[in-house]
Amino acid sequence: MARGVGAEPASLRGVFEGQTQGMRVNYYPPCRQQADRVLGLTPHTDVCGLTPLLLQKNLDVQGLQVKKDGKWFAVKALEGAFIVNVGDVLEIMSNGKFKSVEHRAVIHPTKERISVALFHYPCQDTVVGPQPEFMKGDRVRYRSTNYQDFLKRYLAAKLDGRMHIERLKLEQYESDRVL
Ligand SMILES: O=C(O)CCC(=O)C(=O)O
Ligand SMILES: [Fe+2]
Repeated sequence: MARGVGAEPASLRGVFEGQTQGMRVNYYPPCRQQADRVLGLTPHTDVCGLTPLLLQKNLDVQGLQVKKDGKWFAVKALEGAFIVNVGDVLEIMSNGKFKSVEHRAVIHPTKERISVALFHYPCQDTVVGPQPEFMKGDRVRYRSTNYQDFLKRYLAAKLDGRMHIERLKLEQYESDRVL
């Protein structure tokens, strides 16, 4: 991924190689009466670097949705394939070259669904901030925080779309985007 945007892969390897991985198994029971009025998982971004998502069984049950240009899109799970989400840490480290995707899960009226998410976390004492390798002439677009504080803040806030990462953007970036 680093190479794809003209950065040295070692810049990411140094932060993620051999580090903690977390696994979450999500079980979404069917909701027979009001499936279209409830969510399985509130809109959020993942705090980590990358999240491969493995949808174990019942591939036919659609659940994951991602937000793009203000609209929700269903993600079709393919047999034998992972869905890979970029998380907040990677968005910040890449100075916004990769985007942490806002996603949610919806519920099926008659079928259950199980998903398995594997989170790749950075080194515990890392400083979460734009890496020089990804900037090269670009301005700094995010504030830097130490990972422990970054994590504490994420866990203390309720899941709220891209709110966590938007708060770390520097004003300059906001005005750029308006222009
Ligand atoms: O069930 C899904 O497809 C999404 C799971 C997810 O976003 C998560 O566990 O963070
Ligand atoms: Fe997630």
